[in-house]
Amino acid sequence: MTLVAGVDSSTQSCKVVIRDAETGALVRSGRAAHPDGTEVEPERWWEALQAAVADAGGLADVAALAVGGQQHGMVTLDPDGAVVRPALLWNDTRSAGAARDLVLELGDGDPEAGAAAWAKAIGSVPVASLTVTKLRWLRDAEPQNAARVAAVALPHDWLTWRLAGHGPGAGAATDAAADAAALAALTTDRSDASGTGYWSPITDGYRTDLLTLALGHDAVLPRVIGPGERAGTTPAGAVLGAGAGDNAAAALGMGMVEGDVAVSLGTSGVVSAISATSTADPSGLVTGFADATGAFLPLACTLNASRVLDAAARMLGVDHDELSTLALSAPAGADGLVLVPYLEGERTPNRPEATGALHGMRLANTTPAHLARAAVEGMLCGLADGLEALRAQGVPVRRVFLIGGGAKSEAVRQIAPAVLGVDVLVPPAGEYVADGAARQAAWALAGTVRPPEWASSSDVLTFTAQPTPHVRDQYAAVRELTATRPA
Ligand SMILES: Nc1ncnc2c1ncn2[C@@H]1O[C@H](COP(=O)(O)OP(=O)(O)O)[C@@H](O)[C@H]1O
Ligand SMILES: O=C(CO)[C@@H](O)[C@H](O)COP(=O)(O)O
Repeated sequence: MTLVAGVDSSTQSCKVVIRDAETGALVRSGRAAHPDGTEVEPERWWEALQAAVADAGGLADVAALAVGGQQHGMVTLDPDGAVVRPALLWNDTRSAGAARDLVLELGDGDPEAGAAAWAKAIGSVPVASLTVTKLRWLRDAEPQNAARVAAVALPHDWLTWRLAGHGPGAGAATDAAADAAALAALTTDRSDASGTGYWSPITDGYRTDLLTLALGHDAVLPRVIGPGERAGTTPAGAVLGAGAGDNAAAALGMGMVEGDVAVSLGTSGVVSAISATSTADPSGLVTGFADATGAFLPLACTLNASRVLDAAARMLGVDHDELSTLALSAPAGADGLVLVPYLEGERTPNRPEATGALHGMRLANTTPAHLARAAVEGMLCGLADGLEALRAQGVPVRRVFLIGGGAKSEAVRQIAPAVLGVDVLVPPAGEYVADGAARQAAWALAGTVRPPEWASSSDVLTFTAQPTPHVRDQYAAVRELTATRPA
């Protein structure tokens, strides 16, 4: 049996699956935690990857692997290939002002013209999550660090490069030419490149002018390779697949086709869909990313998903199962109690400086059950807005899948179809991002035009409910009413 491995280096943890290259059958798996925080030393990801691989029984018998990863994280490398400063993650909002500046600059001072120009240039309007804004923040806040930046990579690019034997401890780079060759070996793929803000899925090319606009100077960018191409090999000789952004990898792992929509409840809440055509939404609600097969992955992403449930459980002093039972014991709409879930600020809608809020409190609805219900509904309302924004871009919505850590909650499963207004399909709990990366590794190994066909589970549960538009209406009435984060 030929084995392949897939890695999901996500916000909260690193997960590894090892599968049969031919059938896709799961052979073994492992995981390790990432540190908390929105600024992380990339070396911690590398350590977690080693630990997760060890937990999965090692890679000695694995013929190929690929890495799926959290998108947008800014990994800056100096001319020697050393990390310049800790990476800023997708959910770090300190670059919100930089995002506003970049939009204004492309619009000659007019925010609407700027948003339209960015959407036309790269398919997305920059918000604090996109790498390009983090580079502008670096230029303004840490000019000495910005000046040292010789290359910019994303988490999955950097891990793939490390797996190929580059970076600290590689030992080979003894002169400037060798260092330059090492940086030139960086690779990425369309899906992750499309989240940088300086690569266009519409023209399939880098916009180095936008990189320079943000950072103040040019830098080496990872070579964008095709989804089934090889990025290289590990020192042990295993083939490295291109890797992908986590949402594109999940789509590949689930075998999504046009008309399929994934609602992912990880740290981020993501509504994403496979599309044959690129999108360019000047409102910024939908980012026009690429997928991991050569098509497109329009996506709406919130900063607040499963951790809203974590926070509600913590406030109530219960575990996730009890939170779910409580939520299901309260009526739809929680008798008017509305939780606006902007605990980390928000990205969609673009409210980086907002905080969360509880509205409509009355004696009758201030019970643990009502609070639990309001938390689940508030989180889902943000995603329902995302689904609507996707539809407004002409993206077909035929089947909606619910995945990610938060999808394990029975309350979420039952309430999602009511709030989203569509039936929701829940595939078996699994690591779909890592699965997609594993399928990509098998693809690179096979060298075929299309990825290998792996059987998908028939064990998919369907959740149906009467739509509850009043829940979204009461949410829409108050979602702007939030306090600003303390500076
Ligand atoms: N039964 C459950 N109900 C609700 N949330 C859960 C449950 N199990 C795990 N989670 C949450 O899922 C999240 C992790 O999901 P995951 O998709 O791995 O996130 P990420 O990809 O962002 O690291 C955590 O916040 C965790 O608390
Ligand atoms: O920023 C995005 C998508 O644009 C996020 O989806 C990140 O890619 C992080 O994913 P999780 O760790 O929450 O799964």
